Amino acid sequence: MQADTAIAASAVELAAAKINLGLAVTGRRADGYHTLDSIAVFTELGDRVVARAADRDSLVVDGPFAAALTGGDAGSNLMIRARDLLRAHLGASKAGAMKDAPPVALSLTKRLPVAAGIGGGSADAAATLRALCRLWQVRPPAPDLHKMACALGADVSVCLAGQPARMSGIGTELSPLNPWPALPIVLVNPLLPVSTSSVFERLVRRDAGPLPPLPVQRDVASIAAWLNSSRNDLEPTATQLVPEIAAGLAGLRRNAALATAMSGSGATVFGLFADAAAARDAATEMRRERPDWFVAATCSHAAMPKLDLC
Ligand SMILES: C[C@@](CO)(OP(=O)(O)O)[C@H](O)COP(=O)(O)OP(=O)(O)OC[C@H]1O[C@@H](n2ccc(N)nc2=O)[C@H](O)[C@@H]1O
Ligand SMILES: Nc1ncnc2c1ncn2[C@@H]1O[C@H](COP(=O)(O)OP(=O)(O)O)[C@@H](O)[C@H]1O
Repeated sequence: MQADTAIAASAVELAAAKINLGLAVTGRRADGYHTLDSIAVFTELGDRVVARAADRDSLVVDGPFAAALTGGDAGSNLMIRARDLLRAHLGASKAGAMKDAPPVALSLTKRLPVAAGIGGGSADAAATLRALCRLWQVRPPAPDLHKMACALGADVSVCLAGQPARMSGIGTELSPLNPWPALPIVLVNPLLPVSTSSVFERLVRRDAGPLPPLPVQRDVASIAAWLNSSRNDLEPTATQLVPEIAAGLAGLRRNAALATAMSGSGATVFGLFADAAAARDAATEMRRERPDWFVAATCSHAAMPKLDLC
């Protein structure tokens, strides 16, 4: 680990929404966690996390979905757990330790619906780790960061990487997908929260095969064709809990999506579109059809030329 003496004044990070393009549940471990085969990408849309040097620790939450986080109460926020874990790690580490990581004012602009299958809390925790490493000017070794991410949740390590990746194990083993194109996407959520654990608990089949092989050629059309042959093994169970998931998928297909699927444990569904204009048009129409839903046209990130997943 390296720690500089200078402390930055603030650090801003995007906590990008995660989309599971496909998700296979391949088994269940003795501890109850499920093994997965999943393809994850990240969008330009996300929560905003800011870390500022301050006299005392704090967390302020604002934005359209702030109230969904236990009425805006910051106490149980995953960002606090991420801050405390990093601070404890810095205090305990031998080389170049930062014994007392300084107080920090964290702020979260919650733009993503909560308990929505797009990794909002995991993305916020990962963004907090990234922001605090910049604010405190420390660079924990990648394996240590990976361990901290895994301790925060199964999805936090892929959110920390923030790159198109294949997830295996319980979702914490990552292989970069490179090359991978940017994808025009519309996200739709009926604003009904879904608890991840309740979907996993209710699964009937826990030993499905892996996802179909990815196309060799990676463009929007071939990924759409792959999506149409792929699946999310959590979808049938999530749809029993929230039948609106089926209506969201049908609405996207009616509005010219090349392919549709549910992300994570739901209830967010997404459509893949031929281009950004088609995605914007579909979002406009779906907002008109369902003004009470969350509907967002966005784009997923292409793979970076040189990937560094921890
Ligand atoms: C389903 C996925 C797919 O990416 O996404 P979301 O729907 O949460 O976005 C993730 O595996 C969610 O990861 P995350 O939300 O971090 O899960 P955790 O907090 O670690 O676990 C929540 C609960 O989900 C169940 N769980 C989670 C991951 C996994 N591989 N197997 C499981 O059985 C466990 O019951 C656990 O108690
Ligand atoms: N910063 C956060 N954003 C969202 N949810 C959070 C956060 N911190 C803690 N949580 C808790 O995590 C749970 C899962 O939320 P979220 O991560 O948005 O959903 P999902 O796991 O389906 O992607 C919520 O019920 C919420 O109470």
